[in-house]
Amino acid sequence: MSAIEIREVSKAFRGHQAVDRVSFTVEAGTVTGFLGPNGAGKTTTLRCLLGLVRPDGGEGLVNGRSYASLPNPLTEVGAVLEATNLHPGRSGRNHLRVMCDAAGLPGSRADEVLAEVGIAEAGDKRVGGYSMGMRQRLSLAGALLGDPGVLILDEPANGLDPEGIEWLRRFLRHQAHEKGVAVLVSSHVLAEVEQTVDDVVIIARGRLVHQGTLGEVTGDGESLHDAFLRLTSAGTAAHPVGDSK
Ligand SMILES: Nc1ncnc2c1ncn2[C@@H]1O[C@H](COP(=O)(O)OP(=O)(O)OP(=O)(O)O)[C@@H](O)[C@H]1O
Repeated sequence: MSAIEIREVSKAFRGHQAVDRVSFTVEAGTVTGFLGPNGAGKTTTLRCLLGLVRPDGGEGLVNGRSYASLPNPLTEVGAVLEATNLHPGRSGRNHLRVMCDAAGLPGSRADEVLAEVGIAEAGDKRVGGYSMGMRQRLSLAGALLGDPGVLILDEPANGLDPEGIEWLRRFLRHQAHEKGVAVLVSSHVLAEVEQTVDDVVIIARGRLVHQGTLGEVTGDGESLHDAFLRLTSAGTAAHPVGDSK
């Protein structure tokens, strides 16, 4: 069983087919880059997987179950979809403790995950004073609270400086390769993705255009950037709903 399985997921918004029968899998112990041009349907796919949007067809499964049917979701899947709604007046530690309380996790997890994402010293500081990169790390810390075996991250490199990006790369690879976590990460920073991921899933205009190992995409010495442009450039028109071509 795959850690994540997207099965024929479709979603239209007001006649626009945002996601069109997309299927792919993510295995434990790998980092999978989820790539596509702006508006390709990445976030919508992830939202369908996490039960935040109801797909018109198909389903997304985590450890073989729909997100809604997971008995204790935080311990199975950690997700950061966008800069989380962080209360500016609360400290980073309190933000995480509130999450611990809601999920029935010990409050001590807050300090553990703050250390894990490298902002332990900022735990007492109000989130309103956090930089963008620190907010990203705090959101990531929230996803780690339940020590999940699946991590789903939408553009986690946003707002990180070069040092932060380097840290994120090592962090994601450690999660997958040392802890056996299945990591699905969307990104536009292809040069960085190329140094981070084991597998890639590429979608364009709501449709899957490639799933495979990084080596398969960049096999002939092509950069991921060039392969991405080649794979995503065929046609530019959006597909109306019901178009089955
Ligand atoms: N709630 C919504 N209502 C209407 N249209 C939506 C909604 N969410 C997404 N869309 C549309 O669905 C399409 C796919 O959007 P989505 O955010 O999934 O793409 P994306 O690949 O994540 O893009 P980006 O890389 O720019 O974040 C876009 O055309 C977007 O405008």
